[in-house]
Amino acid sequence: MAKRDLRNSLTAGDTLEVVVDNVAHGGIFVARTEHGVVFVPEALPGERVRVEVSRVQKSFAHSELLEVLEPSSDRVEHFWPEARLDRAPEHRAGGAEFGHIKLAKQRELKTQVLREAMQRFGGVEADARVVAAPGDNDARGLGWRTRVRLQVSEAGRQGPFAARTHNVVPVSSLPLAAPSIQRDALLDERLVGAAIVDYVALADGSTDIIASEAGAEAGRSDTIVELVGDREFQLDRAGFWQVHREAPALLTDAVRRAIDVSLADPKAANLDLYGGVGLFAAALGDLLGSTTRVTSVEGNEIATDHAAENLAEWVGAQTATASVQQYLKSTLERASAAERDRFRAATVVLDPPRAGAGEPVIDLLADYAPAQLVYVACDPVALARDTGLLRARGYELATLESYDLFPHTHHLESVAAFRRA
Ligand SMILES: C[S@@+](CC[C@H](N)C(=O)[O-])C[C@H]1O[C@@H](n2cnc3c(N)ncnc32)[C@H](O)[C@@H]1O
Repeated sequence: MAKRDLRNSLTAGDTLEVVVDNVAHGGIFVARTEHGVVFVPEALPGERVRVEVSRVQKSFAHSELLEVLEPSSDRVEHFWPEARLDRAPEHRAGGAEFGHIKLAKQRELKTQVLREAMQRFGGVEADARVVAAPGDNDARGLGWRTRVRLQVSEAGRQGPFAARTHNVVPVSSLPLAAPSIQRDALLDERLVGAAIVDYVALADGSTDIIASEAGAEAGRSDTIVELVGDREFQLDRAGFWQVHREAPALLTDAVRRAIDVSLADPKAANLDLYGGVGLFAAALGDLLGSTTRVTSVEGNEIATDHAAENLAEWVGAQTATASVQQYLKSTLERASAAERDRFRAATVVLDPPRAGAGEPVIDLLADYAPAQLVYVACDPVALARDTGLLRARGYELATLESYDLFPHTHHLESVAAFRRA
């Protein structure tokens, strides 16, 4: 039977009463209606809600939530007053799209999204469960963000965008932010002329405040130091660092656990891809000893400069400023037979951005043919797609752990281990 075209029966601006069926990837929910699939934000499965259609395409429509008519027992009042439903959708603060859901239910929904993605795109039945980071349950999922980026309105007021808009919503509190940011943020000040302001919770308990104009290039700036256990990592104050206060230590442990030490060889051509300032190269080095050979590959030159310092204690550690794809391609092209043996014995950690590694990089990795890969992923669908590609190239998923490192949002972080089948 031909599928119905939603454009024949729905128009932007229509209001509908719908029953929400399920969660989808991206922090949105699905209602199957007489017209077809309607995506609904800020809802929960089982709820009857009133929505306004915002965009109609052939096979689905998007909507904004106006009113909850029959709430789920997992619904709570949003912890952030500026994100509550008593405001019009375009004036609700974005960035905490699961804040209306009990914390335990948020993790259940994330687990479901992860498992469904792994089954659909990765072809594997994963039994991983998204678990809380230490301290988050006691803190009700608040106070974890060590980095907060706010937009600045023309009038100089600060806040996040409302979801799906470029409308700045001024806020009077930042409940997800680390306590030092909550204490130091200049939310009452007018920052006229700035386009964004970044708040960074520093390890010494102070807050770095970086206001930038529109289109400003993030050049080299001051160096800051982060601590993971008693190890120091230096980085640029505006550079990438894992956002949840527990994430660097938790992911370091998870990466170490994911590595099968019986397959790891300190003398192999080990890699830390998308390496940032060398967090996971250090995890590998800690596990395999002071002579570990590992190359941290990162596209940002400022980060690789810091990585070189951070990895100085390992005589076999190197850094390369390059795109991962380019690095793998050129390394494979000029490899001798002996080097190819060191590739095959390697342990490769990769931590790509949200879009995942993607087919060209997975193909090159399969040619590199390391003994094992540890994939740190912030997007379950990208991980699942790359899982499918790796399985097609002879790797099997050995372990999968998943963490709720972004409470009150739909995001989650996973650490997957793949071994050559
Ligand atoms: C999710 S971060 C991980 C950084 C590091 N592993 C950590 O945990 O601190 C991804 C990193 O990949 C870098 N990156 C993004 N695309 C890249 C590419 N195509 N080639 C090399 N590096 C890339 C970014 O600059 C960023 O530092």
